Amino acid sequence: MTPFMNNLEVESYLKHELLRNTEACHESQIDKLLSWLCTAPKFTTFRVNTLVSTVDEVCEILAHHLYKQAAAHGNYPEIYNVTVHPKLPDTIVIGSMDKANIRPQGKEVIVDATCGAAVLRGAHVFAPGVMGMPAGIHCGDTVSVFADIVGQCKKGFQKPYAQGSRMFLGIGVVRMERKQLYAKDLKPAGVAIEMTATISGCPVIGANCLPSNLALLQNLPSIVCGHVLSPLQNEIILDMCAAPGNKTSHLAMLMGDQGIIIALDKTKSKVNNIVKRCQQFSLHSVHTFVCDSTKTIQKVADPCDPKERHNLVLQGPPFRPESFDRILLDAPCSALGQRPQLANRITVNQLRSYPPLQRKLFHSAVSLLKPGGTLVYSTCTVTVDENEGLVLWALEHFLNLELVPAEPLLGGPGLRRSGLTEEQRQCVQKFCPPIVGDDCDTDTVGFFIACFRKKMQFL
Ligand SMILES: C[S@@+](CC[C@H](N)C(=O)[O-])C[C@H]1O[C@@H](n2cnc3c(N)ncnc32)[C@H](O)[C@@H]1O
Repeated sequence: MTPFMNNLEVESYLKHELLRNTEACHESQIDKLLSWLCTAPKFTTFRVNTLVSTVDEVCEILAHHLYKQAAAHGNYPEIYNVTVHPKLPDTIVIGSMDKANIRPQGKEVIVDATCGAAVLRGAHVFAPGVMGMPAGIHCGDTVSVFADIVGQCKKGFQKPYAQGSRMFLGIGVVRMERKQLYAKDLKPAGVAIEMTATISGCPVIGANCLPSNLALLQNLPSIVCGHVLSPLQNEIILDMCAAPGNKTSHLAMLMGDQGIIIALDKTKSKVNNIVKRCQQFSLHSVHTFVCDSTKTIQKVADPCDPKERHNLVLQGPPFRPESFDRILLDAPCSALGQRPQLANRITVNQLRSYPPLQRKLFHSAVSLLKPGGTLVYSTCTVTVDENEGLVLWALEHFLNLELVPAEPLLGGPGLRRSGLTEEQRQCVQKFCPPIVGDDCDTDTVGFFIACFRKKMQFL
């Protein structure tokens, strides 16, 4: 099985792209990549709000919660390994259990592929994701949950779904019945099936596992990204594509909530999510604006007193060139690194649309960065054009930029023969096969991080 089982055009695009760029990359490695993308990472990571708690305290709360939950589900004594990451002092890692032997029980419920992927990462089933549920299921019943991996299941479907079209995910207890899910004019929300065990063995993380201001469920490479940017107290930071604000909130915590973070996103409803994320953690240093970040530069800018920089950026976009000490460009991307990919419907045209947008955003970033400043570019995808290709292009076009090691380096190097020199490959970090392993740094989502410094003086 591959995530592109219904999308051979994209699969062959990816194969062609990786093979063209890396003669050393054999087809078998690409198959390995595709099957890696189909499975869920074996580790769950939380980033702790270090402004209000310590990682040890949160570790203890999580471990206690998971122990109690396992006992309530009759899985006693089941103990998850909850530890602090050895190199990321604000990160908690929870290993999975071996649950490969779980078998279907009770009637079958079908959820859509997006919901199915979330379930394999440890989520409960939320009402909008439930596609098919047979009649006669009642609250409290134990059911088997399957994902629709062909995208053909109609909302409200009642019959058993064809074998080859579904994938078994795990077992759960029904909390919403058909009448609550499918009644006319109803937009149901909330948990429809409380998962008790999934084949991925990830801990099931419900809303009640922690007080919401203590920590955030976040993929490990996304946490690394904040540490690579490494913002300092009282600096002026720009987060160009910030919604829903997960990395923004990390940056604010790293700065002790002292300084200015300008968080932009082009969609208003998404900017509202950044605001909610900052309220969740009571952050005051973040200032949000709805804005197309390709159009953020003030055309005619009079010279200004550097002391005025604070007041000027707070007025919002457009900004004067060289306004920011550090910039995060967590770019919109094809998101192929999001594991597990159960059914991917991206088209080749969509894949091709990302690099031009990423370059436009990068142009703005370079202009807005002050000399000596740091720019971190990241994506949650695995294509060469959006990652190593972007770095190559940037180094060719911006002679005032230098590539610096994206430390702390937890991922592997950039792809061989992608055009990057050996030294440049070692500066970036890529979370993706062929570097795979059984630890939390390698068995994670696909991701890419590059770090640039703007030269102080460019002659
Ligand atoms: C990868 S997501 C960002 C995730 C975010 N950094 C986080 O960690 O929570 C990319 C975001 O870029 C936004 N976006 C896309 N094009 C944009 C543009 N031209 N200007 C600003 N934001 C844009 C999307 O709305 C999306 O929210």
